Order: sequence, then structure tokens, then C-alpha cells
Amino acid sequence: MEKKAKSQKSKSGNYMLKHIKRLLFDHPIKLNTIIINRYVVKEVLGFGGFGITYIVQDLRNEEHHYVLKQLRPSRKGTKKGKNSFLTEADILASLTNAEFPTLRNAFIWDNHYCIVMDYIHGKTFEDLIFEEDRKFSEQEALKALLDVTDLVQILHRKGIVHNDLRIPNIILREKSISIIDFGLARRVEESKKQEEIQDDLYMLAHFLLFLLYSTYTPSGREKSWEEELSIHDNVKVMIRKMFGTAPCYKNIEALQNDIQKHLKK
Ligand SMILES: Nc1ncnc2c1ncn2[C@@H]1O[C@H](COP(=O)(O)OP(=O)(O)OP(=O)(O)O)[C@@H](O)[C@H]1O
Repeated sequence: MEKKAKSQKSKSGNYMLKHIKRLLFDHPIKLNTIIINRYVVKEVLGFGGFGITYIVQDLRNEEHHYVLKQLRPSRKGTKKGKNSFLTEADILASLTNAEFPTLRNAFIWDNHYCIVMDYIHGKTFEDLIFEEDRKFSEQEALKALLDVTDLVQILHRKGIVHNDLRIPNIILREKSISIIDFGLARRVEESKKQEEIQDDLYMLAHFLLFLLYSTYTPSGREKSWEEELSIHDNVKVMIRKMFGTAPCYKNIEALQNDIQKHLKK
């Protein structure tokens, strides 16, 4: 008991320390700062777990705006922080499809680790559901999931697990879908692939549930998704197989087959 209390105390101590370090060190780069004589900081997009993200203008071609991700200064000294940053750059560099942000540059500026990538225009599914109040029918939700699985299939075939396929990281563009934020992505060995891709399938189940819940109006006591959502039994089985509460899909293609079979009905 005493041991548990001590460990809890040390955990909350670590959390406080991390928080204080962030407050002290993680100031965003000032707007209009010019980085490596090339990129002008135009806007702060957000603060993530590992990075601070900006929109920058390229002075070599002033019409070009990119996303610049800076490793949080408080994370610079940590192996985990540096590794996640280097992995993100390495993985983006290996992705050549237009549906993923192209890596444009990676450098250390003024002791800050920076990567520059394409800005993906569109709306995240988080914005569509929570800001624009978009409703997705079962058909539309499954079609969107199928489009996302096409991209996830590209990643898995390259031995990459994204590991953060949440609605803020999936963008609906004019004619296609894109996946961003490879900060938690990792390369996996072929022998462990089947096991490792379960993380992505699990997140895709959440993605689908967010879309299906967009048409749900809460009434009374909270129940499980299976009781609350009026969806086809086939879709329920798909979700269970993605969550792993029924025997898991062995690969992304097996999920795609199920979606396609159901949509053809
Ligand atoms: N390549 C990109 N194109 C368009 N918007 C992007 C791109 N990369 C990031 N963003 C946007 O920038 C913001 C910050 O993104 P970032 O990935 O740095 O952190 P986060 O998603 O807030 O947190 P975390 O890194 O912890 O997941 C988000 O609103 C995201 O949609």
C-alpha cells in the first residue's frame, strides 16, 4: 500500500515537473520569425504532445505555405521525443502518395528540431462532426471508412503502423481523404505485423463509431454502442472484429472485403 502511494506520488510529481518544464520552455516561435533564411512563421496551428505546429511561408516561392513542426523544447533532451520526431520525418520521407503530407525539409535551427511538410487543405472529421454538425448515414460512414482503409493498406504494406488514426488526424479534402500526424507512427517487422496492426484496426473502430454516432440523439440512460446505435448486424460484427471482442481481422484487406460485401447488398 505504502509502495503504491509512493509510486502514485512520484507519478504525479513527474507530471508536475513535465508541466512546469513545458510552461518554462515551450514558447512558440514568434510570428514573422524567419527560419534558416527561408521560412516565415505565419500562424501557430497547435501544440501537440511532442511538437508545436505552424504554418510557414516559403521565401523561395511566396505562394507556397507549408506546415512546420518543431519538437517541443522541453522534449529535446528526451530520447522518446527525439526518436518520435526522427521517426516521423523518416516515415513521411518514405511516403510518396499525394494522400500523405510530403516531407519538404528537416533540419536543426537555433537548436530546434524542425520538419517541414505539405499543408493538407480540407476539414478534419473532428471539425466536420463537432463544428459543422455533419451527419453520416451508415452507408456514408462505411464508404468513408473504406477510403481510409485504402490509405492504411498503403501504410501496412510498407510495414508502417500509424497508431493515431483519430478523427482529428483524418482530413476530408475536396475529392479524397488524407491522413496526417505521423508522430506516433512506427515501423514494424513482418513477423510481428499481424499483431501490431491491431492498434490501427482498434482506432478505425473508434473512427467508424464517431461517424455513426453523428446521427444519434441521446435519450435517457447511457448504454453500450451496440444498444444505442441502430445499425445493421453485419456492421456490428465488423466493429467487434476491429475492437478484437470477436476474433480480430488478420489484415486490413479482410476488413475491406467485409465493407465491400456489405455495401454491395
Ligand atoms: N500536414 C498538415 N496539414 C494540415 N494541417 C495539419 C498538418 N499537420 C498538422 N496539422 C494541424 O495542426 C494542428 C496541430 O497538429 P499536431 O499534429 O502538431 O498536434 P495535435 O494533433 O494537436 O496533437 P498530437 O501531436 O499530440 O496528436 C492540428 O489542428 C492539425 O490538424
